[in-house]
Amino acid sequence: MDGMAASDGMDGTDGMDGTRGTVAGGDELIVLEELEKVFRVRRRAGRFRRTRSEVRAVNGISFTVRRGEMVGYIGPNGAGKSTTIKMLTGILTPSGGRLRVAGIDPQHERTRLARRIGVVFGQRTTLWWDLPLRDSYALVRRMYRVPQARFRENLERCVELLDLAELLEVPVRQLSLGQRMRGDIAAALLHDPEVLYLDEPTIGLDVISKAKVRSFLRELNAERGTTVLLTTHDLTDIEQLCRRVMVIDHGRLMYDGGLPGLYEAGAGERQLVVDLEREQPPISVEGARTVRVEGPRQWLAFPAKASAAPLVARVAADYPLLDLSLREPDIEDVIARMYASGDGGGDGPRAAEVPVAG
Ligand SMILES: Nc1ncnc2c1ncn2[C@@H]1O[C@H](COP(=O)(O)OP(=O)(O)OP(=O)(O)O)[C@@H](O)[C@H]1O
Repeated sequence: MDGMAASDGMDGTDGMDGTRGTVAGGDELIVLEELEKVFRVRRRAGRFRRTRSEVRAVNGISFTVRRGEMVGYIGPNGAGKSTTIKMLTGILTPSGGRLRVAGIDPQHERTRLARRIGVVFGQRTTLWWDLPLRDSYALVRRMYRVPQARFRENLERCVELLDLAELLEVPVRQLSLGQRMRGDIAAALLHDPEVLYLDEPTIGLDVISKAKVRSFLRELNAERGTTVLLTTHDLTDIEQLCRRVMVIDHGRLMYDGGLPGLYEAGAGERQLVVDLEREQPPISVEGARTVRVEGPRQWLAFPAKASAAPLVARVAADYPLLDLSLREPDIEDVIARMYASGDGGGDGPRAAEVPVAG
C-alpha cells in the first residue's frame, strides 16, 4: 500500500478553495520530509537484567498541508499519530527528517511557533481546573499578548458559536466533558492561530456536543481559512469535515488522498445480504463466498468492482429467496481492511520495537 502514499497528487490534496499549490508556493503551511521519531525504551527482563530496544513510532513520513486545508490524520492505536502532532508542536524532537510549520522549525523555535498554532488534546484540558472559563481565557490572552479588542472579538465569536455564554463563570472542574471540550477549543483559538491541531476533539462527547463542535470547525475553516489537522477515531468527524485524509500505521503513511479514493483503495468487497425462506447450509455460488449465516439470513461477499446482477441471478436460481439487499462497505470496514493488509496487521503493537545491543 506504500505505493499510494503521500506525494502522488491525488484529488483530495486540493485546498478548500480548489486551487493547487506549486511546490515552491507560499501556501504550504506544514511540510514534513522523511520525518522520524525513535524512542529508546528499557524493559526489565528478569530480576536483574534489562533489555534496551527502539520503538520506531514515526518511520519516514512525508506530506504537505496547504493553507486552508482540513485534513484527517487517522490510524489505529499506537500508529504514531500523537507522536507526529507532538513533533509538529515542538513538544518532541524528531530523530530524523525535516519539519516546517509556517516556515518555522518547531524544534528550535517552539515559542515563536506557539503564537501561530492552536492545540486541543481531547483527553486533557489546557484550562485551569479551578478557574472559571472567563479567567482562563484572560490568562490565555496575557500569555499570547492578544490585543484587547481582538481578544474581545474572538471571544464573542467563540462564545456565540460554541454556546458558551452560560458557562463563562463556571469553574472548569464543574463542566461536563462536552462543555469543557468546547471551552478548550475556544481557548486554542483566542490568539488567531493559522493552524489548529485537534487530537480526538469529539472523544466521549454526546451526539449534540459532537454536532456543535463539528459545525463550529466547519465555520472556522470556511470563514477564517484556519488550517486544521484532525486526529480522530470517529470516522463521522472525517466524513463531515475533511476532504483529505491521511492514514498512518506502524509509523508509515499508508494513504493520502480524498475520501472517495480511500473507499476505493480499501473497499475490496461488497456484500449481498440474502433472506432465504428457511435456514440453509452456507450458500455455495460462483463469484462470491458466504461470510456470515444467521438463521435464514446469509451474507455473501463479492468483489466490489463486479456487478451484483449475475450473482443475484445465480442465487435466485438455486435457493428459495424471500428478499435481497446490497451492503456497501462503510468507512470503518474500509479502514479495518486497510490496517489488516498492512505489515503485520492484527492486534499487535503498531510500531516496530527492535532490540538494540548494549
Ligand atoms: N514516550 C514514549 N516512549 C516510548 N514509546 C513511546 C512513547 N510515546 C509513544 N511511544 C510509542 O510509539 C508508538 C506510537 O505512539 P503514538 O502515541 O504516537 O500513537 P497514536 O497513533 O497516537 O495512538 P493512540 O491512537 O492510541 O493515541 C507506540 O508504540 C507507543 O507505545
